[in-house]
Amino acid sequence: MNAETMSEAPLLSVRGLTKRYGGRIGCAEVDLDLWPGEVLGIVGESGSGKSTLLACLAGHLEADGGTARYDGRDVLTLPEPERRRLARTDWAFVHQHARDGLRMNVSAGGNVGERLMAGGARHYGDIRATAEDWLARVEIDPARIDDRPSQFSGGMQQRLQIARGLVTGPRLVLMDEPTGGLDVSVQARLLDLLRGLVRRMGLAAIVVTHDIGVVRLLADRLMVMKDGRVVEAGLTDRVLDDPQHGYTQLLVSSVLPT
Ligand SMILES: Nc1ncnc2c1ncn2[C@@H]1O[C@H](COP(=O)(O)OP(=O)(O)OP(=O)(O)O)[C@@H](O)[C@H]1O
Repeated sequence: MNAETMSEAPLLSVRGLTKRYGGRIGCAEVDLDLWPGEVLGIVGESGSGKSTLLACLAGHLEADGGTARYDGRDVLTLPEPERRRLARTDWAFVHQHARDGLRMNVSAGGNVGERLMAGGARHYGDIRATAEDWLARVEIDPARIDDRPSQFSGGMQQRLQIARGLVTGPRLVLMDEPTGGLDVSVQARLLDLLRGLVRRMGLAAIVVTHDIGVVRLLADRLMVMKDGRVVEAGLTDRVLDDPQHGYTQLLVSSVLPT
């Protein structure tokens, strides 16, 4: 990120975000700022509150308190139609399990094309051409445009989910364990692809993961969570190479269960 980018206002500004499950804390008093074109990694062991935080931002869960300002509006209190419009146009969500982000009984081309149609595209030829282009961009043979995701491998399904999310040119992508559950070699390829797309498209992204390797490759900045709270934050290299908090030190040395 250069000095010019830093001087812009944050794209997303979160203050005091809190979510409880009955008496249990999901996440508490989380503050974060995300600048345009920046990738923020959120790491922590299982149960640290990463997914809860992301789900509140995405509107999948209702937060109990706090604000999340995007384009001058608090997305935590957006009326449902506006929230849906945002999710269709400006934001994308990449689920850990591709089947949660895809329509499994619709063709690959349909999965990508229906996002375009939801954004107002109407011309069949253009939609199909764009879908083919996006399949190629995520390294799926465009000849498979009429196949269903259920005929794809796990890695291909995840790449299709990414194409579906990015085809509308969002400004912000929320990713929950995007490489989770995939073989190591498949993960590496997916990470390379994601890194290339994020950089080329200048996307801002929040990546939740328990995998330090993922954030080392993708994230400009890191936030470390424990028991629902942020315990350390900073530039990725600084946090990983010179962790200040004892918990981060354990996490980086992979002593903690993930
Ligand atoms: N639906 C739920 N009902 C009750 N408690 C929940 C629920 N979902 C999460 N929690 C609790 O909230 C806390 C944070 O969980 P969360 O899933 O956000 O953590 P996480 O870091 O994303 O972990 P994981 O990587 O395992 O998903 C944990 O104590 C968890 O037990």
